This record gives sequence, structure tokens and C-alpha cells, in this order.
Amino acid sequence: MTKIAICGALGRMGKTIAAMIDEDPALEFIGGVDVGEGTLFGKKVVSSENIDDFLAEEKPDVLIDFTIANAAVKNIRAASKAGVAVVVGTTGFSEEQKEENRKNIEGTIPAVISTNFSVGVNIFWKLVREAAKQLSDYDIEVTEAHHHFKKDAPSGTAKTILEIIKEETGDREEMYGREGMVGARGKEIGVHVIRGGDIVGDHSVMFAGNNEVIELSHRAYDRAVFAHGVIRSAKWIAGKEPGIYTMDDVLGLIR
Ligand SMILES: NC(=O)C1=CN([C@@H]2O[C@H](COP(=O)(O)OP(=O)(O)OC[C@H]3O[C@@H](n4cnc5c(N)ncnc54)[C@H](O)[C@@H]3O)[C@@H](O)[C@H]2O)C=CC1
Ligand SMILES: O=C(O)C1=N[C@H](C(=O)O)C[C@H](O)C1
Repeated sequence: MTKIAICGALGRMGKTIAAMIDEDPALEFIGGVDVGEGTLFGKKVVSSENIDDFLAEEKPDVLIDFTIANAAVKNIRAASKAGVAVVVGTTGFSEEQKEENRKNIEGTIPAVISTNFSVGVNIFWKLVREAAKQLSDYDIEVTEAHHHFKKDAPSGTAKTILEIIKEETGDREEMYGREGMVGARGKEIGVHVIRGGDIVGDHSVMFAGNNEVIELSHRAYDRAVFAHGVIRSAKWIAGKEPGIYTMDDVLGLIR
């Protein structure tokens, strides 16, 4: 049985993932960490300042992190010190934070990191790559929509989309919204962010040419789609060699 702990256990994703672990006979939910203390599925959720003692006492095989970037950096550091594998879904890391995570993980613990654990989005990224490769001279506009409470913008998934498009089309720059006299379009990727209500997570990429438009889009209707990918990753990562893995590795997809 793989023993799993969750950082951000009392949040939207933490609770969704814990409920799925609780139903899985191959996994054991052993508790978690959040800003305040609590209980979840009969297990202790301890305050984040006690994460080192929690990991030493509970000895999880895998620590799942769905918190906020600055907290996740600390949680990954604690997992690295304790020699615990991690699955990280938190988004909004700066380049410096990503570098610190890399140093704490490489050579020490195995980690799956993804800005989106939905299987559908991982296939959507492949479709976006192919379209960007074939339509590299088209105008490209990226739009994402999320719920009222989301803290980071653009979403981690949208940032991954931008990385993919830039890898395929070369020297394009992001253009966040437009207002006033915007002039001729340059080598840009338009980026548009919507926040409202309880939208779980929508992403779309428009490729506009002369007399035609191709639009690729993904819409998540329930956080369960992310949680399924997280569970699959947690089972896959336990016992792997140290290093940073992606959902491509977990799903056996070609990069
Ligand atoms: N990669 C993916 O597939 C997905 C990623 N996300 C990302 O996951 C993160 C969390 O999203 P939600 O669950 O919607 O947010 P949320 O705000 O509902 O939950 C975050 C939880 O983390 C807790 N937290 C804050 N600081 C902490 C610390 N130092 N230690 C432990 N817990 C701490 C908060 O109290 C809260 O309970 C966001 O960055 C979001 O973008 C969300 C959905 C899918
Ligand atoms: O905060 C969310 O809710 C989500 N965050 C991830 C992101 O930033 O891309 C993934 C998903 O879209 C939901």
C-alpha cells in the first residue's frame, strides 16, 4: 500500500484528491499539512510550520502539493530533506523558484511536476504543438478562464501553452490584452485571462489565417479530472530514481 500525504489538504484540490485516495484500495491517506490544523477522512492535518516533524513521524511514500508557489517551494525542500517523493500541481512559480525546486529535487528525490494533471490537457498540448508547428505564420491568441478564487494569472496551463507555441514558432512575445490604438500586429501571441464564478478551467488557442480560423480548446467540468492524473502520478512515482518527471513520462507519451 502506498502511503500518501497532502500539502494544501484543506483546499479545493487537496480535498478532491484525499477523497479519491480514500476510495482506492492501493493507497492509504495518512494525513496532511495546511495553514491551520484540522482533520480529513479521520486523519490529522497539521500546521505547515510542523511539516518536518510530520514527515519524520508519518513517513509518507509520496507527498502531494497543491498549495501556492512560495509554500510549495518550502514543502518541496522539506520533502527533499526527508527523502520523500513528490507530486507537484501548484502553479505560479517564478523562474527563481523553479530553479530552487530543481536543486532540491535533482539527485535527491523523484518528482512529477505538471501545470495540469488532466489526461485531456496533456493530449491538448500535443495538438497545440502540431498546429503551432504547421501554422507558425498564423496569428495566435491564447484565452483561459478560471474561477473567482484563482490567485495566479495567467494559469500554469496557459504558460505551458505559451512555452509550446514559442518553441515551435520562434521569436514571439506575449501581448496581454489590448487597449486603445494597438497598431499593426507584431510577432506576438495574444493572451487573455478571464476570472469568474466557479469555472473549473477552460483553455483555448486560436490560429487565425486569411479566410480561416482553427480553434483548439479544452474545458474541465470537474476537479476530478486533475485528481485522477495526480493519483496515477503518485502510484507511478513511488520508488522511481531521483529526478524531475512529467505527465508524458507517467502516461508514456512521446515528447
Ligand atoms: N496542476 C494541476 O492539474 C492543477 C493545479 N492547481 C493549482 O493548485 C494550487 C491549489 O489550487 P486550489 O486547491 O484550487 O487552491 P486552494 O486555495 O483551494 O487550496 C490551497 C490550500 O493550500 C493551503 N496552504 C497555503 N499555504 C500553505 C502551506 N505553507 N502549507 C500547506 N498548505 C498551505 C491553503 O490554506 C489552502 O487550503 C494552485 O496553484 C492551482 O493553480 C489546481 C488545479 C489543478
Ligand atoms: O487553479 C486552478 O483551479 C487550476 N489551476 C491550474 C493552472 O493554473 O493551469 C490547472 C487548472 O486549469 C485549474
